[in-house]
Amino acid sequence: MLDKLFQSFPFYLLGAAVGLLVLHLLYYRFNYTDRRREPPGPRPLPLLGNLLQVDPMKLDRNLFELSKRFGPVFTVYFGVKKVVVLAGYHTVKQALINHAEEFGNREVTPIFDDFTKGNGILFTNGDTWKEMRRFALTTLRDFGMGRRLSEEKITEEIHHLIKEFEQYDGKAFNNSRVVNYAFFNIISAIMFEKRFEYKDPVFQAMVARDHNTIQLTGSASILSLTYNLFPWLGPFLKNWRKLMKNVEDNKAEMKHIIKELKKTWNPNTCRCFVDAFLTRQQNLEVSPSTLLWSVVFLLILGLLTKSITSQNKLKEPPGPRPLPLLGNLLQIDLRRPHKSLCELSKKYGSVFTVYFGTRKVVVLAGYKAVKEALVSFPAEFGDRDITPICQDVSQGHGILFANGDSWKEMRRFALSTLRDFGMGKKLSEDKIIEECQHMIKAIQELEGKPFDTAQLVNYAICNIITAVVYGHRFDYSDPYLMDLVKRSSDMIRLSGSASVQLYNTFPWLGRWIKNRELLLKQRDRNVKEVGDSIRRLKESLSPDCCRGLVDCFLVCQKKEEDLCVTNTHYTEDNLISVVTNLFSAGTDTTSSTLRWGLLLMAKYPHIQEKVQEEVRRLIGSRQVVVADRMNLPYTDAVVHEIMRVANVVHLSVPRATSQDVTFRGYFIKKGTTVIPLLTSVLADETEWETPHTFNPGHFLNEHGKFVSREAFIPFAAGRRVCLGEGLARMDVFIFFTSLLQHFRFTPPPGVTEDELDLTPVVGFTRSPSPHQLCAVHQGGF
Ligand code: HEM
Repeated sequence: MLDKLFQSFPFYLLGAAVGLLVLHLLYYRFNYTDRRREPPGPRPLPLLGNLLQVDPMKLDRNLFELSKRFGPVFTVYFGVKKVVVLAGYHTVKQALINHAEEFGNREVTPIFDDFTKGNGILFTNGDTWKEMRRFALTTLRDFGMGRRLSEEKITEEIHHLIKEFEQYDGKAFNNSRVVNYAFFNIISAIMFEKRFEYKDPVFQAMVARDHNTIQLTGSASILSLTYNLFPWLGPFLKNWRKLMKNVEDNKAEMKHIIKELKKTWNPNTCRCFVDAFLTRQQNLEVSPSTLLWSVVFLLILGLLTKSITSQNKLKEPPGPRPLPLLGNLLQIDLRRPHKSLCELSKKYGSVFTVYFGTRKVVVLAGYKAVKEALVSFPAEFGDRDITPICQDVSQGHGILFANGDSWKEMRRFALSTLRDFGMGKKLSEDKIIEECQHMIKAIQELEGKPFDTAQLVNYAICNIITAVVYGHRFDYSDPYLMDLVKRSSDMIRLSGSASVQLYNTFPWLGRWIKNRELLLKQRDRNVKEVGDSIRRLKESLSPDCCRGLVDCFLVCQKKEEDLCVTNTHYTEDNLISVVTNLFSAGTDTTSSTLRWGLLLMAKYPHIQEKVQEEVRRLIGSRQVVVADRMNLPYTDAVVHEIMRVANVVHLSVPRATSQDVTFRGYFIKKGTTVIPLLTSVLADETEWETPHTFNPGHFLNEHGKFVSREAFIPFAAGRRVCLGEGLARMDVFIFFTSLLQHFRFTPPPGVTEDELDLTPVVGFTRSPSPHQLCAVHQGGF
């Protein structure tokens, strides 16, 4: 009975296992005593080695931790396999460079030996490796790396990739598959002079197999543990079987491609890597399997590089190559930046990067990209970019150049107060009408003589804001108004000047930039003047009867004081900044738009006549009101077209990303300056029939009815959209229509319509060049 037991198979197996274990422990005992002369390391367990301390799935992190304990050269055991780890720059460099020969061989684990069978470059040693590496290097230099040829191939592939991305129309998608295709294609172009269509099922299967091979090779069961430690287990491991099948299937596909290339191969004209190899083979008789393995591994390497680089460095928007320090300043005309940026967008697409000196700026161009960013990513693109000059002037207070909670509170306050005192209310309509009448009277007094439109229009528009903010208007001859208008337009002009842009790029130039000094002087004057006005209003404040925005602010301030609110945003600094913001953001923009309107009417008298005919027919001589807009389709279309062509805030007011964001496949880091290029939207060739012509037809249908257009966004969009949009639209409509009801605008004597110059003065805003017009009285119809 016992004999039988002893002779049975399980008994032998048990005996063999015990024997192996004893041998193993003995091995470790000897080995461990030996280890004193070897690099230190954690104590290994029998059979398992240090696998309990080193998780194969977190290898790099665990080894890094161990290096802190055992120093830059240490030993670990992956099961029974002893591995020496080199850590830190100096040690790695010393080993790889000073001992290049000693550390120069590749470790060929069983799994990689299965793949390559001693062929190729990546997992070979000795003469084969040396020869193949030399060959691949020289051939890649000819067909690939560092040459224009490869740059062209990469650029071509990028175009295909962009097209693929565009199909998703901004919707979320997993980009890994198509990005894999692109990388595979770039290597394929170098290897076979062939790119595959992304939809080709054979290609898709090949890339999927390669990708899967990389994943399986890294899987714990294959790479670190079972198979590499106990290779005889291979056929029993599912991952190993799958891996071998992947490799064999892809090998078959490559063989097929190489066979096809061979048919048209001509040793005198090398088209690609494979051709070069075949030529070399003819001369030297290199084995075909070496070729196959070189190709297979270069393709795998391509994908591997992609997966590493895409993890660490997401793709940023393309753009012209920047120069050190200067960035792309040589490609951007600082006096016409919107034009240069539009030109660049033709080459680099709808999302691109430019460097203003060392300052990186992402530009969004075209209606679709701008709208998508501002509306679909409101939070991500919702911060204001605070340039050095804006910081100098606003110091984070107010609305225009502020962010965070203070901005939120001030914007909310201003919006609700403007609603009460300004936009869309009868109250503001009455104020605009009253101001319009003052202006008409002032123009009448000129008796048709030429005059510069700037001054009068500025005074009238500024008075609308003083009425909203302070609760009263000023006479056009009042020095307070004159000074206020001058300061506001000076500040806009100076902040958009080329030298201040230069200061924004190189803030250390500060003291030497004269325009910056002038701007800061104006800021100080503003703080004093606005501060004095606020004090005067405070003295006569009656909380039950607010005269304007300042009164409302003072009431809120008092309420917060009474409630002992700490960290209140209702501070004097914020009040002064809000008031200054409304003057500077509201005066120059609206009056430039109106001045463009009058200039365009003088230049295109047939359009002016059509407006006047419509007003005469439908309104007669009574006062125009906002509600008339619905009944004056042609006039409304002309007003919209004026705003489109005027394009007064041509670069919008630059934004900044509030967090890291991936937009249209590009990674944009938190805090990056973003320019939503409004010029490119208002003249988007894919949106407007005649983008560069003054054509009211853009806003009319075939029946002459007004149609709104989606790409009409002169006030931008999203959560920072112009706060005064409603007020500005009312201003422009009532002033424009009322002025045309009373006057015909013509060029001054001696100047023809053709000679009227439409070249803009470009700063922060885009206004007409100084000019004169005559206003010939029509008698109010
Ligand atoms: C035709 C006239 C106007 C045009 C074309 C215009 C255009 C713009 C644009 C493009 C922006 C940037 C929006 C963004 O970042 O998305 C802006 C912001 C602003 N606008 Fe206007 N604007 C005009 C009139 C006004 C008026 C009349 C006021 C005030 C009464 C005003 C007050 C502001 C303010 C306070 C901001 C900053 C909003 C913020 O940062 O939250 N604007 N404007």
